[in-house]
Amino acid sequence: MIHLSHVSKSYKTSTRPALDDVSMDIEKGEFVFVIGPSGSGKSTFLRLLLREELPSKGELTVNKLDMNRLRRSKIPAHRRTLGCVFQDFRLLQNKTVDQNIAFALEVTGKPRAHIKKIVPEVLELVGLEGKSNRMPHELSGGEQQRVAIARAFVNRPLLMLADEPTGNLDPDTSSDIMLLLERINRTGTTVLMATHDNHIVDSMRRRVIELQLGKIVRDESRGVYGVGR
Ligand SMILES: Nc1ncnc2c1ncn2[C@@H]1O[C@H](COP(=O)(O)OP(=O)(O)OP(=O)(O)O)[C@@H](O)[C@H]1O
Repeated sequence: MIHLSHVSKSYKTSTRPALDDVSMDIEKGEFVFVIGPSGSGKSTFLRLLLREELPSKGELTVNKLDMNRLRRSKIPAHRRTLGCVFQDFRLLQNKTVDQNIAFALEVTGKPRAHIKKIVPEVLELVGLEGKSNRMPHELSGGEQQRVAIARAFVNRPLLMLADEPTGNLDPDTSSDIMLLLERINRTGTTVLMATHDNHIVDSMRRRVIELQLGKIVRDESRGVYGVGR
């Protein structure tokens, strides 16, 4: 699903590489936490997968596509195979819950009848049936994140990228969001989540990849947040 071989990424204005000789494989259906202190390279890693940045060195394959060879015209199709969720939800503020989700289907050219059928189904999946006509500002943070997850999932992505999805949520709401991501993972979607949330990582015991100064310092199949911390 994801293959990195000796990948480095250096930004022009930075003295040290943001990612430094990183190699790993992530298989279809895995649930992986990417952890590490601020500046360790987590966001850079996600940006490479989205093809927002190119590696400076090394091989990177995402869903069988070689990111170094991917033509510019093929980037949108590649991104449509990925679902993204962020700390700050990033909903369209002038659209209802329904419209936010429908929009993700419209931009991929899905027929109206399909959209009408799928939107309520995905709202039910995330536990928001009955809130379809609300505006984002009329929802709690946890509910907004559910909408964001529904929107990311509605096109059935092969890979779900979550960048600090619980960063703005209280512990109980965070646990609910994790249950939802687990449920999505059980449908076969690979989930890759960058996080600083030690409680979540410790309670889920999934694969943990730890970065420090752009290098992998730990890759454990049923890891915790901090060894001896
Ligand atoms: N666009 C950029 N231009 C120059 N340097 C950058 C850029 N983006 C990131 N960096 C640098 O690359 C390194 C890794 O940053 P990155 O954002 O990937 O870390 P991170 O682990 O996601 O941090 P955080 O947890 O704070 O989001 C840092 O030293 C950062 O300053």
